Amino acid sequence: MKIAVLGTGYVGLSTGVCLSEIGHNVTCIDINKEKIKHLRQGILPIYEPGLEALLASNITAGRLRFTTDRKELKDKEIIIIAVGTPQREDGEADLSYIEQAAKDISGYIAESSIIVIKSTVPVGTNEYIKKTIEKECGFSIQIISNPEFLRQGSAIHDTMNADRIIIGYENKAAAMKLQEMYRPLNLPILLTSIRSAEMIKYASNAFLATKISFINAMANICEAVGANIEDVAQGMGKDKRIGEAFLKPGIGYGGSCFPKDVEVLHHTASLYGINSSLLKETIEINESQKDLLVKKALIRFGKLKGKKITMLGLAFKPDTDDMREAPSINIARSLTSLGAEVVAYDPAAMINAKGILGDKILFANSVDEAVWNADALFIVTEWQEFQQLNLPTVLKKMKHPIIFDGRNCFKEDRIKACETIEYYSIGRPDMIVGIA
Ligand SMILES: NC(=O)c1ccc[n+]([C@@H]2O[C@H](COP(=O)([O-])OP(=O)(O)OC[C@H]3O[C@@H](n4cnc5c(N)ncnc54)[C@H](O)[C@@H]3O)[C@@H](O)[C@H]2O)c1
Ligand SMILES: O=c1ccn([C@@H]2O[C@H](COP(=O)(O)OP(=O)(O)O[C@H]3O[C@H](CO)[C@@H](O)[C@H](O)[C@H]3O)[C@@H](O)[C@H]2O)c(=O)[nH]1
Repeated sequence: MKIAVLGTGYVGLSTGVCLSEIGHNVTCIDINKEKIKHLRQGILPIYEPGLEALLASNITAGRLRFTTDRKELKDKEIIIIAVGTPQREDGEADLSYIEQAAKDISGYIAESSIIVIKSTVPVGTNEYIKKTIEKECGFSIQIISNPEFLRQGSAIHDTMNADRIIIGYENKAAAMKLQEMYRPLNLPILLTSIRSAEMIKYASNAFLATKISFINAMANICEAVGANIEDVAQGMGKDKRIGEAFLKPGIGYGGSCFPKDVEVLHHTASLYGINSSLLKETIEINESQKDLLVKKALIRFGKLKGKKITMLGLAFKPDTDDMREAPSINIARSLTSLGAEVVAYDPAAMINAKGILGDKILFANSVDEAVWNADALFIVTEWQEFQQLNLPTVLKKMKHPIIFDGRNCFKEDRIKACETIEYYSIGRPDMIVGIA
């Protein structure tokens, strides 16, 4: 099939590459000339494991092309819109990019083209975008809501092995065409109304975010009563009705999706006069989790002025370079406002982090360089590299062997194996080894 994908961000690019991998003829279009220039050369604008190899092989096979030229839309059977829908200051979704994309394509689409909205958009937006395009192009079009559920860091795997594909439609023939596009993936497909499809995306993200805030709330109780949240989460997760996924306690969820989507859903509910205090609580718990490590350090040190604090991890999660809504930003800002000197290291997010925190903190080129002479080490993102650290070696390089672990990277036996360590984590008893 001849497919165009508008937007070559985390979603558009992963989608375009995967659709070409399953045999479709895909043209990816973006307004960012620099991005398109690099993509044509096989250079990725983002860090996403596995994407570069697939990008190269599909460009070589002639199934994947990149352009800024909208004239390329003319012969496309399916046009997928995957541009950003960030959050506005007032809590609403910023639809300006998708509105612009709708206007951009209007002059080039054929009556037979099916417009597929993959961007996450508030309920009713597909209908609004359909009207916007129809007003511009002067004929009626078919629109499909096809929300995306991939996670950054595992985008290829998630696209190729999605738990489900949601197709929100009003025209059966258009829905069947999209089913045909996805057929090679052999995945479960759920057909719904357009509004239900839009709502499925927000409800899914809100549920997962609430699950995280729930386990974080339990972690805080565990700390108070002397229980261990890791055991509690494992015990809960074994119940199939609860499930083991998304029960990892920590310093809060970040990224470009959960924070914005829960806020937008909360806002939508309030527009309709619906009580959504559950979502408000999810957001508030998440905000307070981001302060936990600094609070623990303040209890331990009294004050942080003049202390050298190392932060390992900056990205909002491992295996991505994305800093959007990363808890590391709040932590770094709190530490520096309290007078601490912060040195950070991240395997992939340093360039993006420098753009946000460059004037506040220092950046090291390796773990060794970052931890040297530190008064304390904060673990902020659970990169594999950090989970596999040789703790005794790291601790020897520090001024004081003190770790505040925001992602519970180390099990009890690894802490006990250290000669001297003070180890503070989330929802687990503090551990002090070898210090009188
Ligand atoms: N990032 C994720 O993991 C993820 C997962 C599921 C859903 N989503 C949703 O998917 C959408 C895209 O997210 P993202 O993270 O990929 O965004 P992104 O910011 O990484 O990329 C958006 C891209 O769209 C391009 N763009 C903007 N206007 C355009 C236009 N008129 N024509 C062509 N290109 C245009 C931008 O230049 C940019 O390259 C959002 O609605 C998001 O909520 C994101
Ligand atoms: O048990 C957990 C799981 C995740 N997180 C945090 O939650 C955030 C989001 O993680 P994850 O869901 O793995 O990454 P995203 O790439 O943001 O993916 C989410 O957001 C996407 C955009 O909507 C959806 O497509 C995905 O289905 C949804 O998982 C990160 O900060 C994680 O550290 C936890 O704290 N505990």
